[in-house]
Formats: sequence, structure tokens, C-alpha cells
Amino acid sequence: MDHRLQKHIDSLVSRYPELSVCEMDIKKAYDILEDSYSHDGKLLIAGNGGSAADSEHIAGELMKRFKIPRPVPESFKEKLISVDPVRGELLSMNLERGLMAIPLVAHEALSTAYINDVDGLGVFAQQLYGFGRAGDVFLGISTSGNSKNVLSATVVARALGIKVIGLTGKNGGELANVSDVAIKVPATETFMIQEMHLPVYHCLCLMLEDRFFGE
Ligand SMILES: O=C(CO)[C@@H](O)[C@H](O)[C@H](O)[C@H](O)COP(=O)(O)O
Repeated sequence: MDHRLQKHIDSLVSRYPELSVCEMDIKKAYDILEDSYSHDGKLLIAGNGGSAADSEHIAGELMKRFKIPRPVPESFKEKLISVDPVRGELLSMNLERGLMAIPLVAHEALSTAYINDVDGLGVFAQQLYGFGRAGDVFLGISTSGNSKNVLSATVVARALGIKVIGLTGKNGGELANVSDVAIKVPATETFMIQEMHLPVYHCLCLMLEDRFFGE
């Protein structure tokens, strides 16, 4: 792996030595994401409770600058100038390029209506079916690896040609079995698993940002 990207993993492992067991799987997950983003794909993310918050957090890191400024291309700025009816005023916008990431835990009106009218367990599957396209990536976050609404979404992912990354606890659960790669952090207690998920996904976001927006 490029030393520029490896440095993020080295930093992760120096801060969290227990996560060294995840190194290979983090690299595999990175490769899947890099390939998807290189071909105009996107990331769809789902999880429950604390992992729902993580889903939103990840989208936030990817959709705008994390550490590196991501200026929009000059050609697009020129388009902004050409369509700005009140020259200058709107150009104070500081748009940034994003890596497209959609948290399937958002969209409350859609989710609550689907859960209420159709099927509680299909809430992520329905959104994945709507938003997902072949070549995208689904990231399922589950400390147990057995949350049925996340597992249902993996079935839809397979049917659509969407690769699945699982982020789980040590035991992996069913999610690890149905993922293209499962990052199983070495903890078994829900809150401790969640505490290890954060540095793992930060590392992936840093690697992707460096790849697509670094020098
Ligand atoms: O944040 C916490 C516990 O720390 C809880 O909200 C927790 O995320 C919820 O119980 C989830 O429903 C657990 O689901 P999962 O991680 O096993 O898929």
C-alpha cells in the first residue's frame, strides 16, 4: 500500500494497538471503497442506535472536508459566476467536493412511513433499493452483527451488485458471514465495540480523503 495511505493505518495502530488485528480488513475495505469512488460509485450506510449516529458521522466526514480542503474545480466556479443573478453575493459560498455518502438512517418521513405502513425490518433495505446502484458500497454497522434490518439490506445489496462492508464486534455475527469484508474490532461489549468503531472509520475516511484530495 502507498506509504501516504499506510501512514493513516500506522497512526491508528499506534493510538489503538489492539486494532492491529483489523489492519488487513481495513485495507480490504479501503480497496473496495476506493474502487467504487473511482468509478463514480457511492457509499450507503446503516446501523441502529449508536451505529445510526456513526452512519451520519461517516457521511459528514466524506461529504465535505475532513482534514484536507477540497476546492471545487475552476470550471465549476466559472459556471457559478455565469448563473449568479446578483454577482458576488452568492459567490461567498465555499462549496467543497464530497465523496458521496448517504446515511440510510436519515429521511425520517420516508423511514417512519415505511415502518408504519409496510415493514419495520425492511427500512434500510427499502432505502438501499431506492438509492443503490450496481458498483456502490453498503457499509453495515452492527455491534452484534445480527440486527435484522441491517442484514435485510445486505440481501438487497447482493441483488443489486453492491459490495458489502461489515463493521462489527469480535464475534462478527451473521453480518460478517454475508460481507465482502468484515472489520471485526476486538471487543464484545456493545459500547466498547462502538468506541473502537470510531477510530476505524475515521481512518478509512482519512485514507479516502488523502487518495482523492491529497497532494
Ligand atoms: O448505543 C447503544 C449502546 O451503546 C445502543 O443504542 C445500541 O446501538 C442499540 O441497542 C442497537 O440497537 C444495537 O444494535 P447492534 O449494534 O447489535 O446492531
